[in-house]
Amino acid sequence: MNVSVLGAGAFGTALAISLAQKGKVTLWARNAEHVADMQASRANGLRLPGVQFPENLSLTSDIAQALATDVILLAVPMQQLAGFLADHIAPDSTANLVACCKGFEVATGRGPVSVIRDAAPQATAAILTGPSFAADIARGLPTALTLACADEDAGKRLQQALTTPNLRLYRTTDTQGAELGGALKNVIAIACGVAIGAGLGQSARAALMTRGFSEMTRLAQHMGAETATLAGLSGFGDLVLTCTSEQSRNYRLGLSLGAGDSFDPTTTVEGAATARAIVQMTQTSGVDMPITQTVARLLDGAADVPTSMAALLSRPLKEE
Ligand SMILES: NC(=O)C1=CN([C@@H]2O[C@H](COP(=O)(O)OP(=O)(O)OC[C@H]3O[C@@H](n4cnc5c(N)ncnc54)[C@H](OP(=O)(O)O)[C@@H]3O)[C@@H](O)[C@H]2O)C=CC1
Ligand SMILES: O=C(CO)COP(=O)(O)O
Repeated sequence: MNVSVLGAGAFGTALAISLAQKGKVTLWARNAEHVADMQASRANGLRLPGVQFPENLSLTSDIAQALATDVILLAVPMQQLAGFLADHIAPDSTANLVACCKGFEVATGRGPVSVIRDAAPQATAAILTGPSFAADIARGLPTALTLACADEDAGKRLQQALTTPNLRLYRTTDTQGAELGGALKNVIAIACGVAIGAGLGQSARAALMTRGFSEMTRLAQHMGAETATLAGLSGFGDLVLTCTSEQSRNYRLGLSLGAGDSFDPTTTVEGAATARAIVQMTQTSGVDMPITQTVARLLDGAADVPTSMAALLSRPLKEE
């Protein structure tokens, strides 16, 4: 199967580099000048500096060319996905569309697979998610990911097509669980960054990770996802990575919030919008999401760090 990657950000570029170990890959970017620069330098100096492109990787800003492949990876940020699909994917498309973004839409509360299904109901919709820093993948370092696709046979084909020498893919049909894990772990990572940035220590971070995982699982259960998916690479695996590494932009945003430092607002930080989306989604459901709510309030400037942490610690005592 030949593959294209739409979106030449850090992650799309890293995936294209990894996939090019197996065959020809097309990386599409919207900006023709960016494409020309990447063609000339054989690198993505803007989004993923320091990694040279392999021969099998070709670049284009021609969307028709990029869409003429067996598998299409969608590597644009979550809040841009619906607009991107409306602009470029025909509503009657039967393509294999694999979301590579993590989050929930603020406007609608939909995850990436739901957004794809709504935009192209006859397409095969899947999501690729799990612990994977773009810089690691691009350097050929190994990791394992979850490929979720409701159609089991299509999922098997995609698993084969997207497994590479450094990306080991596991498969599930639980797309909702995979969407939730990848989205929610970013919110918990912001909270963990806040704790470390504010000097609350590593014990506090471990407590937030654990109670955050409990929160993630609770929402997944409520929404009908499989809790086993949350315990896998797309949930627990990515939670561990993102909450413990300064490579994570979500964690770094939290560090800045906790320390009272500024943060570059142009950075892609999916957990910020997702925290707001989840707060809206759970407003009427009664699902208890105290860490997510705290993060949303902090981001909106509705509470400061000491008050937020004190509020979390003084909640009514309960069974674990
Ligand atoms: N970076 C990482 O380590 C990982 C990222 N992800 C996920 O991948 C997704 C993308 O993140 P990442 O690649 O890091 O983000 P970046 O900030 O590196 O890049 C975002 C890219 O999306 C492009 N883009 C934005 N809107 C549009 C649009 N409407 N049409 C076309 N292209 C668009 C931007 O294009 P332009 O350059 O022209 O602005 C840019 O190239 C996120 O959901 C993230 O959670 C998942 C795992 C790891
Ligand atoms: O999702 C990621 C790692 O799996 C990347 O995390 P950040 O978006 O926080 O950098």
